[in-house]
Amino acid sequence: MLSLHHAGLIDAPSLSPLHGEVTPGEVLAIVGPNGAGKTTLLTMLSGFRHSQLGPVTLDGWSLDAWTPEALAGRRALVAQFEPTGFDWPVRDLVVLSGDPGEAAVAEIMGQLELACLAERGVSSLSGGERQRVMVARALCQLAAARRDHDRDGGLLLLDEPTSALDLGQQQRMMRLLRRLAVERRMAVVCVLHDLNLAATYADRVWLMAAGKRVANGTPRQVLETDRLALTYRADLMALDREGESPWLALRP
Ligand SMILES: Nc1ncnc2c1ncn2[C@@H]1O[C@H](COP(=O)(O)OP(=O)(O)OP(=O)(O)O)[C@@H](O)[C@H]1O
Repeated sequence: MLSLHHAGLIDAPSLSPLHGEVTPGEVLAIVGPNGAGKTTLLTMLSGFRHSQLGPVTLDGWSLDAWTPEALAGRRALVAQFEPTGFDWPVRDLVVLSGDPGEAAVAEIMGQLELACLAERGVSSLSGGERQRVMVARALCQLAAARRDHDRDGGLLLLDEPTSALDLGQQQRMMRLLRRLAVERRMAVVCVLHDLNLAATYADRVWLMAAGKRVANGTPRQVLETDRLALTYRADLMALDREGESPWLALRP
């Protein structure tokens, strides 16, 4: 379990204190306008940036108390822009942060439809293919630790993992993340710009604006059309769905 105890940042970029939890088995979507602080928050949740206010704890321990090796076995981050540094073959890059063994690597590459790209240099890939490689790498990192310690769970943090994906790939990616949350008891935290994806696949949503969390709840509670129109300064049309948050579209 990931817990925030009035965690936040006072330096630029600042983040107002946040309190809350992300539990194993759930998908949390972080949404909000450009510059709202979503990436900054995700970086703090990953431990790459230290909270300057209260602690962020993972499995009861402050992130600052984890060794880098232990933390790498328990949480993985897929950043928005991941420089690869070198033109790695896809198969080599996905096991760079942890190798869970041939069968598990094949399963993960299959889930992300990368098997036929295994020998290709990563610089030759399309944007969407590269994005799937980076998710595969994070999954291999967690799967390697799972194999070594024989336990499920873990924290998977993803910054806009569908931004370069076509419609079908977006659906398969979000379904995979949901399945990992439920079947592997992972806590999945996902920054998303597509509010309809958040409405469809997230259990809970945090809406960020100007470094503050301005709403926290189920998609239906948070993704209210008027609130979103105001927060995003967007002219929105909503298609109501019984018992669900509405589908959103931009007015021409
Ligand atoms: N090192 C820094 N120094 C000062 N300001 C920063 C720094 N890094 C980020 N910021 C600012 O902090 C704010 C939050 O940035 P962040 O990347 O978290 O936003 P975001 O919600 O992820 O935005 P986007 O949707 O555009 O990716 C932005 O206004 C950004 O310009």
